Amino acid sequence: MLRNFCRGFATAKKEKIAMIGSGNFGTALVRLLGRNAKRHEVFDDEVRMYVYEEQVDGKNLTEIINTKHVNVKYLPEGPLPPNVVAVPDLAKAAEGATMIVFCTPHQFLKPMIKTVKPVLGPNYKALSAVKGIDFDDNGIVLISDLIRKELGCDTSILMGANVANEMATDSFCETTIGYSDATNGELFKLAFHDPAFNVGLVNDTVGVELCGALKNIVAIGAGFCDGLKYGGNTKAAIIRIGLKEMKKFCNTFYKGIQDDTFLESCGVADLITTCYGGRNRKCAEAYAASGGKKTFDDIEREILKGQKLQGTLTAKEVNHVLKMKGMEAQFPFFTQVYKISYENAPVDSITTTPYY
Ligand SMILES: NC(=O)c1ccc[n+]([C@@H]2O[C@H](COP(=O)([O-])OP(=O)(O)OC[C@H]3O[C@@H](n4cnc5c(N)ncnc54)[C@H](O)[C@@H]3O)[C@@H](O)[C@H]2O)c1
Ligand SMILES: O=P(O)(O)OC[C@H](O)CO
Repeated sequence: MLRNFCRGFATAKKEKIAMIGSGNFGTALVRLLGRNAKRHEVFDDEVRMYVYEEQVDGKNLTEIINTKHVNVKYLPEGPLPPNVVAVPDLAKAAEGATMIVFCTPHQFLKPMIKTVKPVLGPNYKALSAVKGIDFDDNGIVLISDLIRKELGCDTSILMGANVANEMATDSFCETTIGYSDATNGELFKLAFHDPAFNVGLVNDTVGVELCGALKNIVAIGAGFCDGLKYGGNTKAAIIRIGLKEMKKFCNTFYKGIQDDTFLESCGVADLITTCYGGRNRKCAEAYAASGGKKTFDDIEREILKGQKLQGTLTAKEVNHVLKMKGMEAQFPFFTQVYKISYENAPVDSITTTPYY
């Protein structure tokens, strides 16, 4: 299938890929994009990566990336192919791109979409690897809807059990691309698929995206359990309760999400890896272990060193929507994670709250 697909594209104009984001995961993904841009005729060799410029040891991070071919700040273990070019100017990074990939912490995304719009190439399509949600006066707004609305293009979603630090050493993992347009889904699969990164395709963009966003709230709950030194049975219970609420949230607010999506890498597999090896878990563990003495902001700064925590913010955004709809009581787990994170509720209420 992929071979025929490449043949079909061989005579067409080459697809030009840009990565908007250069944090921990953005860098892990651009390694694959760089490799595949070289591997497949259909892609232009050069992959530009937008870097939010900063100084590292007195030098611009872009300069270090472009000379040493490694993002020393956000993914030091993962060398980058030299055809990945770091660009500090967002419009220049996106100029002429026909495949635009967004992978930034979700709180920074909105203004970036506006900036790239006027410079994109012909027939562009987007993919979002951003985990989070937004909201307006009517309720939830998907991150991909922000992109679709602003860019007016088809937008695929990539979410999966993909802890970036593990990807940096090419340990095998899987991911899920949710697509609406099958041709674009295949094209993005070709751009990311690698022996160490098996891409599954699912015709369910909303299910894939919400799984990726909501699992970060569950990871915070799992981290609280670890900080309180609870055992595996307790964490498994929290993961199960969290998964049920993820599914209920999806089916309450959206129609047509497939049950099978929860069994893909973006569903149960991402939930497992994030609740054992992720940053959200780690920060929530530290919060619980500090006995409420440290704030999440302090912990994010101390532990993540510039990387960004998404789960607490997502818990707040989900809570905003639930409050607006008068539905907090129907989602007691999400509500409790929010109350512990933002309203000083005792951390052990993560297990004493009646969830049934
Ligand atoms: N890290 C992972 O293992 C992982 C895995 C899967 C998905 N994700 C998701 O990928 C998305 C991106 O996460 P990440 O890990 O690549 O990033 P990260 O958490 O490492 O974030 C840091 C990035 O944000 C940039 N930044 C800081 N302040 C900024 C500002 N004011 N404006 C714009 N950019 C700014 C930094 O320069 C850096 O590139 C998130 O939604 C995350 O949930 C992460
Ligand atoms: O490190 P986290 O908690 O942001 O989670 C990492 C990824 O989302 C796992 O796929």
